[in-house]
Amino acid sequence: MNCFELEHIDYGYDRQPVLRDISLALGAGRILGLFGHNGAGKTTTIKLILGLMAPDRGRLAVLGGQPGAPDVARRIGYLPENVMFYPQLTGRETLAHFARLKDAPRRQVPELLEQVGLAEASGRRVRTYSKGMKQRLGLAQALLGSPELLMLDEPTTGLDPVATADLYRLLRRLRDSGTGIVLCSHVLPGVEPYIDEAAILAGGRLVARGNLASLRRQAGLPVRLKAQAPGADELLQRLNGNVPRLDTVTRDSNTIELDVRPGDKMTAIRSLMNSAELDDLQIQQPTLEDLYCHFTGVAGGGC
Ligand SMILES: Nc1ncnc2c1ncn2[C@@H]1O[C@H](COP(=O)(O)OP(=O)(O)OP(=O)(O)O)[C@@H](O)[C@H]1O
Repeated sequence: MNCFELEHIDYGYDRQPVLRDISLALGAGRILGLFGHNGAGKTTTIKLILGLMAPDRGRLAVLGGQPGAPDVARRIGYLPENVMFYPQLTGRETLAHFARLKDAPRRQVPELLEQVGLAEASGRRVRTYSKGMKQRLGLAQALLGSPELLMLDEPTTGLDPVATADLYRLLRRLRDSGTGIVLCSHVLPGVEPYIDEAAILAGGRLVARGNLASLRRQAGLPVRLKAQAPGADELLQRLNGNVPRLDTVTRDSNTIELDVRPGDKMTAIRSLMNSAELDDLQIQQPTLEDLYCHFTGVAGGGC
C-alpha cells in the first residue's frame, strides 16, 4: 500500500490556481524530497494530504483511506513550517499534551525527548528554548504515535549543522523501519544523500519527479571531469581526439576541468586513465541543486 497517491490534482485559493494536474505517489519506507521556490505549493500539497482541505479536481488516497478521516489522520505525523507551542509549558508537558491529543502512549514522551536530544532540557519552559530546540520539540511531536507517514515542512529551519545531520540520520532509521517520509524544503544543500526520490514543483506544476539517477538521465546535464597531470596540454589534445563533444574546458598547467555529455563520459574517462601521467581524476555528477535549477529553469522559473 502506498502512503499516498495524488492523481491529477488541481487546487486553488479563492479561484487562484496554485496546483495544477499534480500526480505523485509515495511508497512505504521511502523518503521523498518535495522541492520548489517560495510559494510553489509545497505546503498546499501537504495540507491536501493531511485532509485540511479538499482538491478542486483529481483523486487523493492516503494510507489506503480518505484524507482527514480519523483512522488515517492518527497514522500521520506532521511538523508544520512554523511550529507553535504554549510558552509556559515545559518540553515534557508540551509533549505529554500532544500525546493525549493524539492518543499516543505516554511512555513515548521520554523516549522521543531523548531521541531528539532534549532529555536534559525537558523540564525547562518552552519559552526558554532556542529556535532549534523548538524545532526538535516539533519533530518529537510529529513522531508521537509512530506514524506510518511523516510529513516535515522545512524541518531543518533553525537547526545547526550537527542537529541537521542528526535529523537526517533519524529520518533514515525511520525510513528503514518502513515509515514513508516527505521532506519539504527550499534548502537543497546537504539533503541529497538522504532522499530516495525528489519531486520539483514550479509554477503550480510538478516539473520533475524520480530518483536522482532518473532525474539525471532526464536532464542530460554534463558531467564534470577534473584531471590532474603534469602534461595537461597533451592530455587535452588526446581527449579532443577521442571525445567528440566537449562543452567547456578550463585549465592551468597541471589541471584540466571539462564538462562532457553523459554519453561521452566513459570514453573520456578511459582516455584519461590511459595516460601514464594522470595524477588524479575527479568525476562530478550534476548535483540536486544543478537538477533543481535545470528543471525550474525549463519551467520558466530558474534559480
Ligand atoms: N490561505 C491561503 N489563502 C490564499 N492564498 C494562499 C493561502 N495559502 C497559500 N496561498 C498561496 O498559495 C501559493 C502556494 O503557497 P504554499 O504555502 O503552498 O507554498 P510553499 O511552496 O509551501 O512556499 P514556502 O516555501 O514559502 O513555504 C502561494 O502563492 C501562496 O501565496
